[in-house]
Amino acid sequence: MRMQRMITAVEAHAEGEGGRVITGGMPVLKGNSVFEKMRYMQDHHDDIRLLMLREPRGNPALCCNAIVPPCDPSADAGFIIMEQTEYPPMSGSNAICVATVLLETGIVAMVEPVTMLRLEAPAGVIEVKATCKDGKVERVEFMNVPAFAAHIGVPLDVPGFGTVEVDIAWGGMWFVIAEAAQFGIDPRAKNGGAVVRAIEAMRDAAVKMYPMAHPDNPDLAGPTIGQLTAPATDPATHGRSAVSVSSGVFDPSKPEALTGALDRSPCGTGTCAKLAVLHAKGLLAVGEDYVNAGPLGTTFTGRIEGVTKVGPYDAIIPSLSGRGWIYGVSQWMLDPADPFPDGFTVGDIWG
Ligand SMILES: O=C(O)[C@H]1NCC[C@@H]1O
Repeated sequence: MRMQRMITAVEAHAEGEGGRVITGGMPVLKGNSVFEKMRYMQDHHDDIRLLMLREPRGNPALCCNAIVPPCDPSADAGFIIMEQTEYPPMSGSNAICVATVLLETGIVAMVEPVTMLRLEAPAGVIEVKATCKDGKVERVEFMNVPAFAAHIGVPLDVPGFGTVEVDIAWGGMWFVIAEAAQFGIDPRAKNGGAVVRAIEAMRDAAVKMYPMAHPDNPDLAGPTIGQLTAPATDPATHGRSAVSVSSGVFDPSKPEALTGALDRSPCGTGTCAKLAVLHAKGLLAVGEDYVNAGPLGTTFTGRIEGVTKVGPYDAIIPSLSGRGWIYGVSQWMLDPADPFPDGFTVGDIWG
């Protein structure tokens, strides 16, 4: 048996969102930072992202990560995040999956009751605090990259839905955010199809009307992801949200096609972008917790730890915490004769 690729992955999820973590079988990625390694992978090894995320090995709602040697000497490990249509520079659910896998498999030594570690994401080094007990990571908290709102309450014409008011904010990815009530949708798991269609239409309109580039790295363009928010229904939380992660190319002439999948978690970068919007609106102060419930009712807790500036924008320094679980270890293979070296998508679930 000859294998063109043999990849070992630990299967994990953070508050419901799948974040497969590749621990073996990656080619050497060249670069002087994890951001450069990510770009190298994008240019030379994008087949691995497609192989892992598409059928028959993946599904539209899956994310994947590759553990890579860090370049920053202060970091314990590096990781590259892979999603269906992009390589995000940062991701909350994926950072939680990666930290959980690194510690629970012994790649980084676990210290109980608290392990402090530094992970180099493409967006930069993040400080992670993992609360651990009896060999299990019980909670992962990390300081995210600064988040900021670039547009607050601006009008956006969304074909099929009319003009809605949106916010555009960076939380590690570029988000377009709107109140779900404007679309007449309750952002819960059972309404997933309707939520995804509304968000993908909104995101497509937003990227045309409000194209964004990060002031520190114009390569980080967007909005690439969208979020609908709603008031809390559980008194232990402060709000609800649902995020669609794109899995295809939205075609305005076929708005019924599903070209995204709901983030099963409350979305870490989305929660941080929402914190930045709330702070800009004077609704959330430094030091306040914000418990955000996702479509399954699981929560991430965000907090504004401080304020800073990013280019011309007033920004917040957010922390985020949530829980991750390992649910399997897999050995993925690619036979050189397999007709689908990049996996495949089928319109029934991929749009
Ligand atoms: O938690 C997050 O930030 C993410 N979850 C999947 C999409 C985003 O990367």
